[in-house]
Amino acid sequence: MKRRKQSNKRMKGSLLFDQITFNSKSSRFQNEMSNDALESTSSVTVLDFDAVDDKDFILSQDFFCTPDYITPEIPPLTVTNKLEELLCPNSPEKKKSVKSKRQREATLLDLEADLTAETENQTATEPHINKQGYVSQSAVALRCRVMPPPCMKNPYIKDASENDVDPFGDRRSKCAVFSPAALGGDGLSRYRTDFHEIEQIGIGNFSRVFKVLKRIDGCMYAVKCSTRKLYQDSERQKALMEVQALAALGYHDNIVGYNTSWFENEQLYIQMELCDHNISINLSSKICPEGEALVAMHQIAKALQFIHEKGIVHLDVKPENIYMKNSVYKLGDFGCASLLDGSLPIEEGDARYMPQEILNDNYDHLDKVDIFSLGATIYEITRGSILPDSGPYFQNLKEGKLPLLPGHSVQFQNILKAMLDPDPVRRPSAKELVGNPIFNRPPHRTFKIK
Ligand SMILES: Nc1ncnc2c1ncn2[C@@H]1O[C@H](COP(=O)(O)OP(=O)(O)OP(=O)(O)O)[C@@H](O)[C@H]1O
Ligand SMILES: [Mg+2]
Repeated sequence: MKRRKQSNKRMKGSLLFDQITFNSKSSRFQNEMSNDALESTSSVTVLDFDAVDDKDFILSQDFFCTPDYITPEIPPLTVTNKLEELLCPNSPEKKKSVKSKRQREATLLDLEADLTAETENQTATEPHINKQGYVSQSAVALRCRVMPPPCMKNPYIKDASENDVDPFGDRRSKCAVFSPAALGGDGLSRYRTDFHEIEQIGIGNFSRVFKVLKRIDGCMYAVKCSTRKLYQDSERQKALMEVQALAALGYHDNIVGYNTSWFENEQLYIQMELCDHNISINLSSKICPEGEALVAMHQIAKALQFIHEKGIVHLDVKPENIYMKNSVYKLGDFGCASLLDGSLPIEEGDARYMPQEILNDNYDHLDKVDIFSLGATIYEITRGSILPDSGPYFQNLKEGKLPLLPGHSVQFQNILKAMLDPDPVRRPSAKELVGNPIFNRPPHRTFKIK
């Protein structure tokens, strides 16, 4: 068993090394990946993978180990750029040029020895600080391992009794997850350490979204980062609702996939599945034909059925929050998500796509709010012009007075009219929508938005 684990570790180490160093049939991203990997071999916490193929080694995450968990009472970390400088002051002296495999193994053993010594000599919560204020990285790693943050209660999971158990409850006061210093700032950036940023791919009112390459698995993801710094507990709690909703929902083909999230530098980062683009209309985009609009409507209705069955509502369905990936529509941006039973605070989304009842603070049929918003979204992309955010046309839409869509089937216009009915009770549920016979028509997908 132990042997197998070791060989797994070895395989992972050498696999990554092979990928990042020798793969010269390079695409742009592979090149970037290699460059990055080379950069990171000289950066503070990376262990040399080449050096570890025969021995047990300290996992790199012990050193990367979520610097955002570091508690405040230590002075700022001495961030160094060379592996040699990572060694504790008492470590055996090390030669400057670490080239041979044997020497590198020795270095790793030194690190292990330091860690062990510190484990024995220090209290679990007091990293070693010498006279110059130097805190050894291994001490920080040790601290990270013994001081995990408390477990968060997910308000979207109603009946999970284990959710109430906090295995770290008695240590909560010492490692409060919301303490500002626990949110990064000093120390290393998890974002920079784990990801290579390719480009910004989106911007919303609260966040910027980047296409990134994850260093350890070589895959592309989207990382959403809050634009504002979240200094208050309440702000962080609110921002967290988005990831809690995504995590509680789990996987669905038509919902953007959620990977992980963390606080860093008072900002929330969310790692997600990377999609191609959203479906908002812009000057260059053509009008979406009925066949494609029906595909979008059907797929997002399935996403809504899925979330409504879990007692969750989205409350911000609109073209900017529907993404496409390989011709599949995915609902994203759960920043306004709430509970169907109204037991969580309601923050309504973009007023252009909201029905009148929610603008009047009537929260009795929150699932039907999503249906109205989906109807307004499909109406907008089919009509090819952005819905107004005020004025008579805005008011007409809220009252269900829709200008006809020339050239579209009566069946399609009727379904839109039903979704945009001012009376929420008369709107179809997501389940009824999904089962509508209009979706049995043969698919007609000759068009791609953007
Ligand atoms: N997973 C993703 N893949 C590709 N693009 C994405 C992804 N997530 C977000 N985007 C892009 O980034 C934009 C902004 O993201 P998002 O809507 O989540 O931010 P926001 O600040 O919460 O927005 P809002 O202003 O709607 O509150 C989206 O409209 C979309 O174009
Ligand atoms: Mg958005």
